[in-house]
Amino acid sequence: MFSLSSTVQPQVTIPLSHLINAFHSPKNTSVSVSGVSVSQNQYRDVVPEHEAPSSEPSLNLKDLGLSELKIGQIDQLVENLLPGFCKGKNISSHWHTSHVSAQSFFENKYGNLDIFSTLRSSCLYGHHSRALQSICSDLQYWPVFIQSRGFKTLKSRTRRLQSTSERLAETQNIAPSFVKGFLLRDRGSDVESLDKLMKTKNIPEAHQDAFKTGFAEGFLKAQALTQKTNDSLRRTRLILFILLLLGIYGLLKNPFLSVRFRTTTGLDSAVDPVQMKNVTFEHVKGVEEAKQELQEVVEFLKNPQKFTVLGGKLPKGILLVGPPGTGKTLLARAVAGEADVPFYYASGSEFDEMFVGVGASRIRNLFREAKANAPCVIFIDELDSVGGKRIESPMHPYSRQTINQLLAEMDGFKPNEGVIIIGATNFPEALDNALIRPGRFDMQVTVPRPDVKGRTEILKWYLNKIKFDQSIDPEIIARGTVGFSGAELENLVNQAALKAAVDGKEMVTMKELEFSKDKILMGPERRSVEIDNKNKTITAYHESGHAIIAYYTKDAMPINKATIMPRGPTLGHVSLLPENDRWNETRSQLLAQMDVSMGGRVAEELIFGTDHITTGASSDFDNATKIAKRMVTKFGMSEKLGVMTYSDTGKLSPETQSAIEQEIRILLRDSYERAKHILKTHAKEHKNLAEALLTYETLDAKEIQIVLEGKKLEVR
Ligand SMILES: Nc1ncnc2c1ncn2[C@@H]1O[C@H](COP(=O)(O)OP(=O)(O)OP(=O)(O)O)[C@@H](O)[C@H]1O
Ligand SMILES: [Zn+2]
Repeated sequence: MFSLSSTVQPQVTIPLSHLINAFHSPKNTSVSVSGVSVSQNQYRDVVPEHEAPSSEPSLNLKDLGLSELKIGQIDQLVENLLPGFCKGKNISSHWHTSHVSAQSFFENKYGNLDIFSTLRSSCLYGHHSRALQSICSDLQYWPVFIQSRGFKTLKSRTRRLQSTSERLAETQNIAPSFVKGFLLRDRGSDVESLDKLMKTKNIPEAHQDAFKTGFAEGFLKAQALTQKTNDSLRRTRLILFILLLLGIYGLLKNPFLSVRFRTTTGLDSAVDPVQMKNVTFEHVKGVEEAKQELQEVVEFLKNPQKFTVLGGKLPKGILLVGPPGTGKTLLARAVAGEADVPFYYASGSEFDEMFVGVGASRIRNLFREAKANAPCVIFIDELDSVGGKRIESPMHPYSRQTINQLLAEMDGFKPNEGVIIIGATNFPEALDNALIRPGRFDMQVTVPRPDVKGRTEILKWYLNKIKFDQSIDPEIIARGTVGFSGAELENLVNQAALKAAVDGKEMVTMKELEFSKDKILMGPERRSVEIDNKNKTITAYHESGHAIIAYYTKDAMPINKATIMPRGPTLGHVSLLPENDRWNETRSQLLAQMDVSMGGRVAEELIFGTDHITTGASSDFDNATKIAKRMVTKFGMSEKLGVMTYSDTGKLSPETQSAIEQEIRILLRDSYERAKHILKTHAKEHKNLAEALLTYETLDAKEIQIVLEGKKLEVR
C-alpha cells in the first residue's frame, strides 16, 4: 500500500497495482482527468482479442476517489514516486499494465519487461536506487526487485511468480535459441489450462496460489532437468561418435581386414618364399619310391624349357598322401631344394578365417606371388582342410569360396609355366573330387609308413647325428618299432639322447632307446602318482588279462611289454608289436585285436565279480568297437550286410543303421565270450603274471614268457 501525500488528496492508501490497474481499467475508456481526454492506447497495452477479460474486478480512479487528478498531477505523482522516471529518459511515461487478472499478471510482465529491465538499468536503479527504494519501501511492493520475505499475501506470491518468470526470462540470454523459443512460447495457454485445471480440480481459492507456485516451481525444475539432460545427451553423443571413429580406424588397421598373410609361422612364407637349399632328397629316408616319382618334377623345375620343347605336359598339381609324420612336407622341401627354386609354404587350415572371403583372397595372393617368382614350388599342407568336400549347407554358405578360388587359380596357369603345386593330406578320401581330376592334382604320390628297411635307414640317419653306443644295432630297434613313422623314429632317438643327458651318460645306449620307445608306445612314466594297493592289484589283473589273451590267441600281435607303472593317462599298459610290417590285416587278426582289448574287463569280472568291474576298460571298448565297425562298414566282413560299404552312417535309413549296429554288437559279444573262455582256461597263468607285475612293475616280452611258462624270474 502506499499513501498519496500530495496536498491534492486526503490521505488515501491504495496498492500501486490497483492504481496502475485503475489507470487502465476498461471502464475508463478514456481517462478524463482535468477535462483532458487521453486516448486509451496511451495508457494501456492493446489487450489481444483472444485474451478473455480477467475475472478480477478492476478498480477505476473514481472508485479510488482520484477522478479529479489532473494529468500534470499524475505525472507529478509519478515523479514523486519515481524521480527521473519520466524526465528525459526514453521511457514512455505511460505504464504498461495488464488488463487480465492478476493471475496472468506476471506473464504479461514480458510485455512490460523492457520497463522493468530499464528500471533495473543502472542509470535509474543505480543512481536512484535510494529514491526508488525509499519510495517503494513505503509502498511495501517493490515493483519487481525486492523479494519481501514478510507474510505471504496474494500479491507477494504473484510477485514471486513474477520474479520467477524474471529468472526464466534471464535464462533466455544464456539458453540456446530452441530453448528460448520454448521458454518464450505463449504461456497464456499454460496459464489458462492452469485455470481450467484448478477449476476442474475445484482447488479452493486459498490454495490456488500455492498450486500456481508449485506449478511454476515444478515447471522450472523440469526446465532445469531438461537442460541438464540435453547437456549430458550431447556429451554422450560426442563420446559415442569418437568411439565409433576409433573403432572404424582400428578395424581398418586389423591385419585380418588387410587380407595380407598374417605373420604367423608357416603363412608369411606363403608370400615370402623360402629357399630350401639345405634340404635335398638325401634328407628323406625310407621312401625311395616317392623320391623316384618326384625326381622328374625336379628335372622340370631345373629346366622347364626341356619339357616345353618336347611338348610334354607336366602335372600342375602333385598330391602327397600318407599317414602323419611320414615325411610329406620334407619331401616337398626336398623337391624345391634339389631344383633350387623358391618354396612357398601354406597350411590349408590357416587360409580360412572367420571373415568371409579372406581364404580366397589369400589364395589369390599366394598364386600371384608364385607366378611372379616362377619356376617355384607351392606347398599346401593339410590340403583336406581347404579342399575338403564342399559342404552344401546353409551353415557353411561360404565354404566353397576358398576351394573354388583354388580351382580357378590352378586352371589359371599353363602346365609348363614353371609353378608346381604340391598338396599333402592324411585323408585323400575327404578331398573334393574336382581337386583331384586331371589338370589339377592329377599326380598322386603315396608316402607310407616306412618298413623295417626304411626304419633302419631312418634310425641310422638320426643316430649318426648323436653319440651312440656302437653296440646298438639299428635293425633290432627297427624290428621293435613296427608301424613307427619317420617323425616317431626321429623322436625316439631324440628322447633317448635327452634321457642319456639327464642320466649323465656319455652316449646313448640300448637302455635309453628302450626307455624312449616305451615312452612313445605307452606314454611318459608318472612315478609321482601314489596308487594304493587295492588299485594296484586291480590294474595288475587287468593288464595281465590283456597279456594272457595276446599270448594265447594265435593271430594276436606279440607282446612287447606289460607294466602297471602309470603312464600318460593310464594306470597300466600292455604294448604289442607286430613281428613285421603288416600291409594288410586279416579277419582273424582283427578279431584277435578285439579279443585282446576285451581281456582287461573280462579279467576284472572273473577275479573281482561283476559288482567290482571298473571304468578302466572304456578305452579298450572304444578300440574294439572301432575295429568291429570298420569290419562291418568298410571291410565287408559281415555275413549279413555283405560287402557293401557304408561311408556316412548318419545318412542311412533307420533299418540299415540298426542292422549295422546289430552286426557290430554281435562281433563284440562273441569277442567278449572268446576272451572269457581263454582267461578261465589259463586262470593260473593269469594269477602268476599279475603277481609278477605287482613285484616287478614292468615286464618285457621275455620275462612275460618265463612267468607264463611257470619259471622263476631272476631277481632284479
Ligand atoms: N622319411 C623320413 N626321413 C627322414 N626324416 C623324416 C622322414 N619322415 C619324417 N621325418 C622327420 O619327421 C619330421 C616331420 O615330418 P613331415 O612334417 O614331413 O611329416 P608329414 O608327413 O608332413 O606330417 P603331417 O602329415 O603331420 O604334416 C620331419 O621334419 C623329419 O625330421
Ligand atoms: Zn585295458
